[in-house]
Amino acid sequence: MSTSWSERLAGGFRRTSDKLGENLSGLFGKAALDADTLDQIEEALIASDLGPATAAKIRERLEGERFALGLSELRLREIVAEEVEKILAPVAKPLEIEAFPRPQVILVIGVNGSGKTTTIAKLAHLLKEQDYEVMLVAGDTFRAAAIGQLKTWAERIGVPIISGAEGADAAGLVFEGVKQGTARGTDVLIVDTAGRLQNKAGLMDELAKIRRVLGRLNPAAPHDVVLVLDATTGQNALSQIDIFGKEAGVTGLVMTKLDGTARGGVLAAAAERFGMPIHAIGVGESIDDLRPFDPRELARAIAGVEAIAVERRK
Ligand SMILES: Nc1nc2c(ncn2[C@@H]2O[C@H](COP(=O)(O)OP(=O)(O)OP(=O)(O)O)[C@@H](O)[C@H]2O)c(=O)[nH]1
Repeated sequence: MSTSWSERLAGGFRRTSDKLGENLSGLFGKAALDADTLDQIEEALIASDLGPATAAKIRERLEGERFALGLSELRLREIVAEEVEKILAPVAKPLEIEAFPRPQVILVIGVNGSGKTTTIAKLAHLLKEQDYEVMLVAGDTFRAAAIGQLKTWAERIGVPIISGAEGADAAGLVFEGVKQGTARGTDVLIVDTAGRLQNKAGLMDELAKIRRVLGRLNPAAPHDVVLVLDATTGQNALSQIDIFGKEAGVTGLVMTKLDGTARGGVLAAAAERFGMPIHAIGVGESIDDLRPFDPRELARAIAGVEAIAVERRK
């Protein structure tokens, strides 16, 4: 990956890494890393959304290393990056298109405003660029605006879409999607679903119905259930994994809006607490802004290693 992308990523995570710096300020360069200072560092890491287990591991590392000349900011950030990378590496898992018979059915779930529609568009675009035949299903039929938005994206990207009127039966649209997809040789069917959190039971019923219909056509479908999370909501994103993870049978995550938020550390907390695969991250509003989940790059961006190094070169 090009340097410019690394720099862009560092820029996107600037607020996250700045917050880490703020939380840690005053703790660098101390001659002795006594228990008090270590406590403060650990607290600062937790306040930066990194998650308690990651913070404890970093503390352990610091205890184990000798800092005769005091701990420099860069060194501390490097250690943070190394430990965050260890937490992120096991959950990095790209979405793989491998289902036979086709189409592979990807259900996309997430609360309103999480970036679900945009993520579907970005994913469809990415897969199309890889020469997959993609079709969308506008299964969020509770809001006419959601249907219209997805149709606009489909047109822009140049992929077919199955949609109905507001209030149409989502499971029926999914059925139609699989039928048409099978006939046309579609590789991937991406299904938007309703995102109303205030009515969890209704949402679960809807998903269960979609599953039943899919199961009749292909027992392996849905092949993926992707939960889209808005990183800017921090701890709230974590509780959504908690709520939806098991009940909705989530198989992987996409974290959006990681550009310009100070809550980027939440990626590490999610990985640490749930160990659920993370497929990709959203780093902007345009169609190209879905990036694969690269643990090393992300860990360095979260810790602000690149940002500090660039500053030093100035
Ligand atoms: N900065 C930034 N904005 C994003 C990203 N992903 C989505 N957005 C924006 O977030 C807003 C909500 O995104 P949608 O895709 O409409 O979200 P949704 O979850 O489908 O929400 P509803 O349309 O309300 O159901 C839009 O303004 C998007 O442009 C991202 O990665 N970064």
